[in-house]
Order: sequence, then C-alpha cells, then structure tokens
Amino acid sequence: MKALHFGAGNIGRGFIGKLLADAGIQLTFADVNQVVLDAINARHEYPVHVVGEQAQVEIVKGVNAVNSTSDDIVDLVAEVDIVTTAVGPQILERIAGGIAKGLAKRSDNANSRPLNIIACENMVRGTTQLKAHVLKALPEQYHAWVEANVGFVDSAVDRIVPPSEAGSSDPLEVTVETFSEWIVDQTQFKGPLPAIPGMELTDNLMAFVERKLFTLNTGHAITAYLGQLAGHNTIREAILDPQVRAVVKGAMEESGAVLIKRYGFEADKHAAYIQKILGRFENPYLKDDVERVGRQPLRKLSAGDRLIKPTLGTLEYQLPHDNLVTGIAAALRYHSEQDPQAQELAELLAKQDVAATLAQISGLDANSDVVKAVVKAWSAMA
Ligand SMILES: NC(=O)C1=CN([C@@H]2O[C@H](COP(=O)(O)OP(=O)(O)OC[C@H]3O[C@@H](n4cnc5c(N)ncnc54)[C@H](O)[C@@H]3O)[C@@H](O)[C@H]2O)C=CC1
Ligand SMILES: O=P(O)(O)OC[C@H]1O[C@](O)(CO)[C@@H](O)[C@@H]1O
Repeated sequence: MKALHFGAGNIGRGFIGKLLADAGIQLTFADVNQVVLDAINARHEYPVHVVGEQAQVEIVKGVNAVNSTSDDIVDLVAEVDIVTTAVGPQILERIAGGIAKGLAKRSDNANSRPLNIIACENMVRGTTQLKAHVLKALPEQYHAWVEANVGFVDSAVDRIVPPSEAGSSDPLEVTVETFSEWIVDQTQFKGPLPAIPGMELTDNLMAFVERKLFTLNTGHAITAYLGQLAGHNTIREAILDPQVRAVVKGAMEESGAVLIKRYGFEADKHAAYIQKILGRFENPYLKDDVERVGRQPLRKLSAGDRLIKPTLGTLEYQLPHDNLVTGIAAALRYHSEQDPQAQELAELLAKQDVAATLAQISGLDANSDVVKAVVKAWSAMA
C-alpha cells in the first residue's frame, strides 16, 4: 500500500505518519517546510520519543518527502491508495487544488483502484469540508468518477504532540504522549476497509468527534486561556493551579452533560474520560505552552468550535454553562504577538465593545443573556 500525508508537522510525524509507516505502508510526506523535507529525504527515518512512565524512542523508517506545491503531488495522488492530512483547518483549501489535479490524472489514467482521503484535523467533518474544496477545484466532468472511486472519510484524531524541545538540533525529532486515538467513519470508505493498527473504524463518528473536540479541546483551550491570565506558561503549570482546574473541570462537565443528552454516553464512563484528560494535561513529561494550545482564538471562538458549540448545546438543553462562559471570557483576553488571529482579536476589541466582538466572531446574539454573562466575566478579569 502507498500513502501520501500532507503536513509533516507534530501530528503528521508524531502520530498519523508514524502509524501508516509502522503498518508497512510506503509513506510520502508533503509539506512546505524545506528544512523538514530535506531532512526526511536525507535520512528517510526519524525518532519519536514516546514519553511517560515507560518512555521509549521509536524510529519511523522508510519515509520520503515532496514539496506540497510541486507537481509530484499530482503524480502521487494519481497512484497512492490513501491520502491523509494534518496541516491545520485553514490550510485544507490550499492543498485542495493539487489533490484535484491528481484526481483528474488518476481518472484520465483509468486508475479505478479505490482511493481514500482522510483529513486528521481538529474540526467537525474536516474531510467533508476538504471534499467541497476539492470538487470546487475539479472540472465538472470528473465529479461522477470521484463519487464512484474516491472515499472522503471523516475522522477524530487525539494525541497531544507539542513542538519538540530539541527542535533546534534535530528538525525531525518529535515528542508524544503515550495516549493516542484515531477514529474514522467506516461508512465513507471506497473499496475494502483498510486494517491499519491504531486506526479505529466506527459507524457513529459524530459522537466520537464531538466527545473529543468538546471535552479534550474545550478543556485544553480553557486551561490555556485561564493559564495565560494567571501568568502560567505551560499547560501543566496551569492545570495544577486549583482555580484554573476547577473551571476547566466544570466546563468539561457542562459540555459533557450536553454530550450525554445528545449521544447517550454513560455518565460514569464520561466522568472517567474527563478525569483521564485532566491527567493528560498534567503530564510531567510533556512541555506544552499555553500559546500553542490557545493558538488561533478566532477559530476557537467560532460557532462550530470547542467553546461556542458546547455552550449552544447547554442553551438547547437548558443546562448550566457558568464555567464555559468563564472560558469564553478568558479566550477574549488571550494575547500573542506571534498569532495573527490574536492580533485581529485585539484590533476588534479596540474598535468595538466585547459584546459586539463576541457576536461578530461567534454568531451569538450580542444582546443575549449568555453574551451578557460573558461580558460580566470578561470585565471581572481586568
Ligand atoms: N499537535 C497536536 O497535539 C494535535 C494536532 N491536531 C491537528 O493536526 C493539525 C496539525 O497540527 P500540528 O501538527 O500541531 O501543527 P504543525 O504546525 O506542527 O504541523 C502542520 C504542518 O503543516 C505544514 N503545512 C503548512 N502549509 C502546508 C501546505 N500547503 N501543504 C503541506 N503542508 C503544509 C506545516 O509546514 C507544518 O509542518 C491541526 O489541524 C491540529 O488541530 C490534532 C490532534 C492533536
Ligand atoms: O490544534 P488546535 O485546534 O489549534 O488546538 C490545539 C489542540 O489540539 C491538540 O493539539 C490536540 O487535540 C491539543 O493538544 C490542543 O488542545
């Protein structure tokens, strides 16, 4: 089997790419970071430090790399069996053009071997959104062929992989936690279901996507935002702060109440899931900066993402949301010189009040009780 993975970054090298290569699949990474590309093509292997009580170093072997903006992409998409991505939600549209050209070539070559495409991004139905970008870039005459021969498979991906501290000396070295979870929608595959160790198949994906995004990522983001406000630099420092921890746990439980109502998760199992996540945030072997986890606050405050969507769920089911509200207020206080979205947030707040800013970013009604509650919490954080 052959695979092409877009995004040789933390998750790309530390989880999805590793999992495909370890399964004996011939893996080619596609990226725009030339230092990383040259290092992969010079060594064709890289170390993954799996940290925890039983730390170990696993070497990923037999990998190659191409530049994502080159025509190599077209040839690879025309011949591989599986395409995966971990580039960031905002980059999917940028890689869609190359994928579309590759699909056109695959059709012209009458290569009707099934191809499955799986986006591994922190978003709800990311692959379905990638498909829309691809079809927009693909001439109409190929659409029916793509529907018949290409599977666009949505997924949920979970492993905490911060940038490696040794990044400076070895651009490929990556450090990961022991926990990992990759769940894919088995109803969307074309051809036989692949048996890849570590890739779980389900016909109930939305439950797992929302459970992960609206528990781990909700809690992680609020840990980052409240952590920054309290002067903490890392997620571990922040979650060990009892005041931060209480709000984070509360927010995950408030979101959990919605998930339990919506998907029927067992309350005690979900409580254990939340406890395990708090333990993962505490991981003493991982140095994870609040700025990484808080990155792109406008995306994280958008209607379908980890802060607003769970809060909308509490409104739908008339459930409590005080801690989620505190998390949203803290997100509106997030600042970073390196993050363009944090800059844009500051500009929005400079030219209009916080209620109008939140309404613009999240789609919430500026005069709603929940926005008034956020404004009250935000003012108290000054
Ligand atoms: N790091 C983590 O713990 C987790 C990240 N994710 C998701 O994985 C995705 C990637 O996140 P990270 O690996 O943390 O980010 P990252 O920044 O380490 O990796 C992204 C990679 O994409 C590359 N890239 C940018 N533009 C590209 C293009 N046009 N073509 C090909 N490659 C391009 C970058 O050079 C970089 O190597 C995001 O959607 C994130 O939400 C999901 C679960 C865990
Ligand atoms: O990658 P995003 O969506 O910017 O968010 C960062 C979050 O994603 C993760 O990298 C993995 O889900 C977490 O470690 C962190 O909560």
